[in-house]
Amino acid sequence: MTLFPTLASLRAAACHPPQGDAAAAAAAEARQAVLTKPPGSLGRLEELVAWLARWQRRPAPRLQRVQVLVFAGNHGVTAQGVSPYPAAVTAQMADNFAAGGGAINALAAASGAALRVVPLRLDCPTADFTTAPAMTEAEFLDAVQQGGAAVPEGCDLLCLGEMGIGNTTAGAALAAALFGGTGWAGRGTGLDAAGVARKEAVVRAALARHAAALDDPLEVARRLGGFELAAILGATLAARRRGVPVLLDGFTATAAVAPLALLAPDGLEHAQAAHLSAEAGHRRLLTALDMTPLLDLGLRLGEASGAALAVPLLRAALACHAGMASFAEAGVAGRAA
Ligand SMILES: Cc1cc2ncn([C@H]3O[C@H](COP(=O)(O)O)[C@@H](O)[C@H]3O)c2cc1C
Ligand SMILES: O=C(O)c1cccnc1
Repeated sequence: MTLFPTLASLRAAACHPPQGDAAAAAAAEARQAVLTKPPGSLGRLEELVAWLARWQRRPAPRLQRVQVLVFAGNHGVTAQGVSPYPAAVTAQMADNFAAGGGAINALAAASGAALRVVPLRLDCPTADFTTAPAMTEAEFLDAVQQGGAAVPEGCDLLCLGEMGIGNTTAGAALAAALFGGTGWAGRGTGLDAAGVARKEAVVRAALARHAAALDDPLEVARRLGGFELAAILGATLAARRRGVPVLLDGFTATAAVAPLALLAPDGLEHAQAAHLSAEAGHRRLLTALDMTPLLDLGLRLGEASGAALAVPLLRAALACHAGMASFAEAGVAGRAA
C-alpha cells in the first residue's frame, strides 16, 4: 500500500500526527507511584516507561519485538570531497552487514533486536545538492514510502539508523537550512580541520543554491537530504501511525527527522534521542529539538549503533515497572508524612 502517494498527502500526515494514549501513560505512572521506592527515584527510567505506554498505547508496555532498521543510500555530494572515504564503501558496508560483520550486527544481537538493512538504489546516488535538488519529488516520495513500508507490523520499538558515505554533509545541510546559523559541519568519519572547512563551504553553497525553497521543511528534506534520510523520515511517520515508539541514532538520523518537528510541534514526541553523538552539531541539533539524549558515549558511527545501545536501558526500565513489588505487597511502610 502506498502510504503517501503525493507530497500533499505526506505533508498532511506530517502536519497532523496521531496522538498517543494519555490514559495508558497515566496508568503506567500510577503504578510507578506504588512501587517500593521513593516517588521519582528511578528518574528518567520512570519517564521512559510512561513514554512507551503512551506511544504503544498500552498501560503495561512490552519490548518483545524490537526492530533495528538501517537504511543505506549514496550521495552525489561526495563529488565535492566531503568524506575521507570513497562512496563505494556504502555498498561494501551493506554487504558487510548482510554477512554479519558490522558493529550494528553485534550491537543489535547484544540488545536482543532484529536487524534489517534496507539498501536504497545504491547504484544510483542522489544529485549533488550544490548544483541541483538531491532528489526529484518522485524519488523523494519513493524513499519515504520504502521507509514507511519497512516498519513491521506488531513491532514494539524501532531503532533507526543510516549508512551512506557523505551523509553527515547532508545532515549538516539539513540542520543549517532548518535551524539557521553556521558551523553545522563536523568531522564525520574523520575529516581534518581543512576538510571540515571545505564541508562547511559545501553546506553554504548548497544553502545559497536552494535559498528560495528553504522555508518548507519537506522541500529541505528533498533538496538537501538523501534516500536513506528520507526513508528514516518515512519510517518515523509510519511508526507514529502504528503505535511504535522510536529510538533515533546520531546526528544524521536526527537531522533526517527534524523536518517532522517543524511541520508539527509534537511531531517527534514518539521518538527519543538514544545518544549524543561526538559529531559536532548533534548537541546543538538536539537542543533545537528540545530532546535530551539517553546516552553519551562518544560514539560517532551511525548505523543505528547508539539506538541499539539504548535498548537495554529501556528493557531495564520495564523490568522495574513490571517486576517490582508494591509497598502493600512487600509490607514496606510508605512515607511518614
Ligand atoms: C567503514 C565505515 C563504516 C561506517 N558505518 C557507518 N558509517 C558512517 O559514516 C558515514 C558518514 O560519514 P561521512 O559523512 O564522513 O562520510 C555514514 O555512512 C555513516 O553511517 C561508516 C563509515 C565508514 C567509512
Ligand atoms: O552521529 C552520526 O550520525 C554520525 C557521526 C559520524 C559518522 N556517521 C554518523
